[in-house]
Amino acid sequence: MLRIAVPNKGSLAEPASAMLREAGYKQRRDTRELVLADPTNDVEFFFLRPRDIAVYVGAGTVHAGITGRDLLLDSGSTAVEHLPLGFARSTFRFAAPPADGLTGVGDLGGRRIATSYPILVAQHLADHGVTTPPIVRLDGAVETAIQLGVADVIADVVETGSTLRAAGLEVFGNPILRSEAVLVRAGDAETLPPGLDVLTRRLQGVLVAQQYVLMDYDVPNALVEQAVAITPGLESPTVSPLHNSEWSAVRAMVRQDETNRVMDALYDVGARAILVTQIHACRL
Ligand SMILES: Nc1ncnc2c1ncn2[C@@H]1O[C@H](COP(=O)(O)OP(=O)(O)OP(=O)(O)O)[C@@H](O)[C@H]1O
Ligand SMILES: O=P(O)(O)OC[C@H]1O[C@H](OP(=O)(O)OP(=O)(O)O)[C@H](O)[C@@H]1O
Ligand SMILES: [Mg+2]
Repeated sequence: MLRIAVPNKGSLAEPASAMLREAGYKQRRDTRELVLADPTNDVEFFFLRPRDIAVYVGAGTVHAGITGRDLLLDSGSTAVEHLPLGFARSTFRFAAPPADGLTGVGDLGGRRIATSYPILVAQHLADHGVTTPPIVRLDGAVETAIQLGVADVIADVVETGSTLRAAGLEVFGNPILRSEAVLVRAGDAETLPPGLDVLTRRLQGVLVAQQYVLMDYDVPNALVEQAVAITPGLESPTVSPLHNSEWSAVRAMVRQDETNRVMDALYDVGARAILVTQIHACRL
């Protein structure tokens, strides 16, 4: 039975469970449930703190888990990223009061840095050959550390930037990391755990269903090649004859965020009756 770790709290918990539910797995109804068996799918879910998930997976206690790329890298675990999941996207960045005029990691020598991700930050500083006083490890609300005098600089998760703005801080330098939720698995396993391939395909199916739409259109036979070049699909688009033998019907998957650009391009080429449908589920 495949053992899967799922975040029990924080910003990863709800979208991770929603994605697993979408992939056809049973998910808990009561947030106090810590273990949930799904015998139909031959899996067992363990609801754990997001920060601990890579530790359990690295130790081999559970076969796979959902966590943040930033948390994985900060865990020091040997677990590895198996599949990016496209939610909880954020950047991990340095920030300081704008008046300090800091421009990049090279300016950080000798400065006190506060963060909830000390391993990630220490690795980044080492990669750039920068030496600082010991990193100040905080649990959260890191943005306040400068005002309260325990640090000169912070390194933290930034999504919209509104928390930083409210604290009067500004990011500087390049992002340390671009993070998102990821499925992790043990890095040192000789063979992949049985059942991980099914979980992976199901999650990929959810991602594709979220990211793609189905596009149908009619096009004169003479223009099929031009139209198909605009909608190459994942493998190859379906082209079927229409009752009017001078026209064909085409069906292809198109990236959701390109829907309108593609419809405009198809119309310009001469396609008509262009229809877009949501995909509910998919197995590539
Ligand atoms: N505002 C945000 N936008 C996107 N991702 C975020 C945001 N805040 C945290 N994350 C991501 O969530 C993961 C951290 O989850 P964790 O549960 O430890 O903290 P949290 O979501 O901030 O919850 P809490 O602070 O309530 O404990 C990381 O992968 C981080 O990148
Ligand atoms: O760029 P933003 O959109 O403002 O989001 C980033 C903030 O969100 C998270 O904080 P959270 O609310 O989880 O509080 P925490 O610092 O206590 O973890 C993160 O730690 C940042 O502080
Ligand atoms: Mg937080």
